[in-house]
Amino acid sequence: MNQQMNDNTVAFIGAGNMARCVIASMISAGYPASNIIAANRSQPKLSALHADYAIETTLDNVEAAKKADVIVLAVKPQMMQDVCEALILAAPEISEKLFVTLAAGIPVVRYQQWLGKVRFVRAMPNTPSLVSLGVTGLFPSGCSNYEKAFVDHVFAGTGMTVWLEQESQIDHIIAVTGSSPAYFFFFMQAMQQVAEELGFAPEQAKKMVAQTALGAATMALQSDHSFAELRAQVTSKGGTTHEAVTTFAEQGLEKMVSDAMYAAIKRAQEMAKSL
Ligand SMILES: NC(=O)C1=CN([C@@H]2O[C@H](COP(=O)(O)OP(=O)(O)OC[C@H]3O[C@@H](n4cnc5c(N)ncnc54)[C@H](OP(=O)(O)O)[C@@H]3O)[C@@H](O)[C@H]2O)C=CC1
Ligand SMILES: O=C(O)[C@@H]1CCC=N1
Repeated sequence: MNQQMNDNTVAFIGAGNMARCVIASMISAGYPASNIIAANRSQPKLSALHADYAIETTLDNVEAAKKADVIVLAVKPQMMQDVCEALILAAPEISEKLFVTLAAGIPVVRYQQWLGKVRFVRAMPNTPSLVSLGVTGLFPSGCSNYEKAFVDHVFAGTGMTVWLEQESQIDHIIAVTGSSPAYFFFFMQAMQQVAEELGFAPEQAKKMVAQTALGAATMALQSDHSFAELRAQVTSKGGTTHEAVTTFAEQGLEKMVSDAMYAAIKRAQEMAKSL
């Protein structure tokens, strides 16, 4: 790898939602577009990425992998074995490069069966990386300190990086940050529905709910108070919030959240056994 970090070429194999989010975050953090390549099995997403970020694109995974210093595997878990085996068959020399995978539910040991004993980082970003407000969990396997620093540099633009000491923690961070944007979107969707029932126009309802979520998250990040204390600040004795929050508690919000997060972890563990 090049000693100037931004001189390294990063190739994304698979150019879907998550690849776009990470590419967007790299570009907005100043990574040169000329050193990013995206490969995809079909053209439309490549054309959109080229139009939006002026990166190089190709329909040929092998071409992208050969040009790269770092190969980011960004296909769905179910496609991963075929993609890895096809790459290494066509270009065995790429096993010397650093690999990063975004996939949930595939342990390092499985990649080693498909690719050989490559140097590896498992990354678990989330979609708010698109606006540089994401969180990325990172687990290294066999890479140098410089390679870890490089991967940190690449994912720093997603918002926040968290290095994990054990691979099992990747499944945990999936539940906490990888999948969780969807929990918040679900909650906001439910709130928007009620706002519309109450007569607010859909666009206005969406904006009001999202602005409130942004305000609450920003307050939490800027404050030393716990979530419980911030909640107490809204909750006047005998007032409206108390009624709403009591309804959530009586209907089992905390258990529901806990069950959902453990279900995500269980699914990641099942995938690890089946893929
Ligand atoms: N979405 C998320 O929030 C997160 C996803 N991840 C992980 O990221 C990975 C990608 O997920 P996501 O981006 O959501 O999925 P997408 O379906 O949006 O993207 C997958 C992309 O891979 C392409 N693809 C499929 N097969 C091949 C192939 N053989 N060669 C080249 N490209 C191929 C697809 O092409 P086509 O356009 O033709 O379908 C598609 O563009 C997954 O492994 C997932 O676990 C990790 C964290 C969060
Ligand atoms: O749903 C999934 O499996 C992927 C991993 C985390 C977010 N999306």
